[in-house]
Amino acid sequence: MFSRPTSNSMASPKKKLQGLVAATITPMTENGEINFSVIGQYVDYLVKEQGVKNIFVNGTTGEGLSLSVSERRRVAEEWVTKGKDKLDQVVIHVGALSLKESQELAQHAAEIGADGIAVIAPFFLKPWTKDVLINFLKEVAAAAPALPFYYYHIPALTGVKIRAEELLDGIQDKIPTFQGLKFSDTDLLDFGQCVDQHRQQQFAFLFGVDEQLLSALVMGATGAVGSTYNYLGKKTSQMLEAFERKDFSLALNYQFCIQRFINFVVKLGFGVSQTKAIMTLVSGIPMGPPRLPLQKASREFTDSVEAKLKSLDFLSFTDLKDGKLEAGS
Ligand SMILES: CC(=O)N[C@@H]([C@@H](O)[C@H](O)[C@H](O)CO)[C@@H](O)CC(=O)C(=O)O
Repeated sequence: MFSRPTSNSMASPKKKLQGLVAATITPMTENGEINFSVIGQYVDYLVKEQGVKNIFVNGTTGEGLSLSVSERRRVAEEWVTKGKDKLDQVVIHVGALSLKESQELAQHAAEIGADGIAVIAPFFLKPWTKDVLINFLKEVAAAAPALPFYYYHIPALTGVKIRAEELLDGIQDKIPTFQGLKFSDTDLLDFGQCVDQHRQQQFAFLFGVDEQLLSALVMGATGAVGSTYNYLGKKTSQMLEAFERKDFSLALNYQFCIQRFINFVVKLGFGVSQTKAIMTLVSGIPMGPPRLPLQKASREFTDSVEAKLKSLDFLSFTDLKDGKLEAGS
């Protein structure tokens, strides 16, 4: 079952997590059970069709907090097993309301040979100060002392508004395995200051608002974790490449094209359920419905997106001519 050897050594920075990281969907059957049978095919799709070799499992997109602990363990195992020799890094989100559950999942991630763990702030009984949040994160990180640890900042969903900049101040003294930040928020002042104040430390700064990634690259993002990289991975990579080449005008054109699609779905009502529907349409792999309390994407949504995808020749950027942005597509 477990595919990679475990290690008892302290976390070593090894390969830095960078570039695109797909926040994986948890495929489900029509009756709400996890559909493990398509995960192997999903890995191949990400690698071959989207060029994405890093994944973030059991996060928001993966409905991690809607799964039981035993399901989360099995999902993590399946991704690690199926990703062996194909994926570069598999990071498991192990955040939970219960510290014990989070520690169990962290330890399990280490046992199965995952490449890192990430944790959100607990969001029912909440930590109200930086020190309390750090103490919680530290206890989880200590359960997997050989794994790189990432803090997953998503204040709009957790309701924990402690600024990331504040949290990062002195974090490695408390959490020696701290390796980076997954920043799913639009506050670029906070994000920029995280980068600015930790330039020497080689942290990974992973941005999580896909439609604004270019702005975060300017601010110093070293990578990105997001739902759209499941089906827009290749296109977003083109934006990253243009940015690397300092062709900012082309990079902006790519970002605008990506925004047009995201804006289209946002106007229809966009979230995890709709991500499942889009991914099913684009990849042909059945992602199934979400689990309650989420509702399946409507037929109207799926039909509109299908028509849009056809008109775009699925985001082939045919509307991007000679590096110029054409309006209205
Ligand atoms: C709130 C939310 O789901 N944000 C997404 C984005 O990728 C988002 O879907 C995208 O920017 C479109 O708005 C990611 O940050 C979530 C994520 O990385 C995860 O699933 O853990």
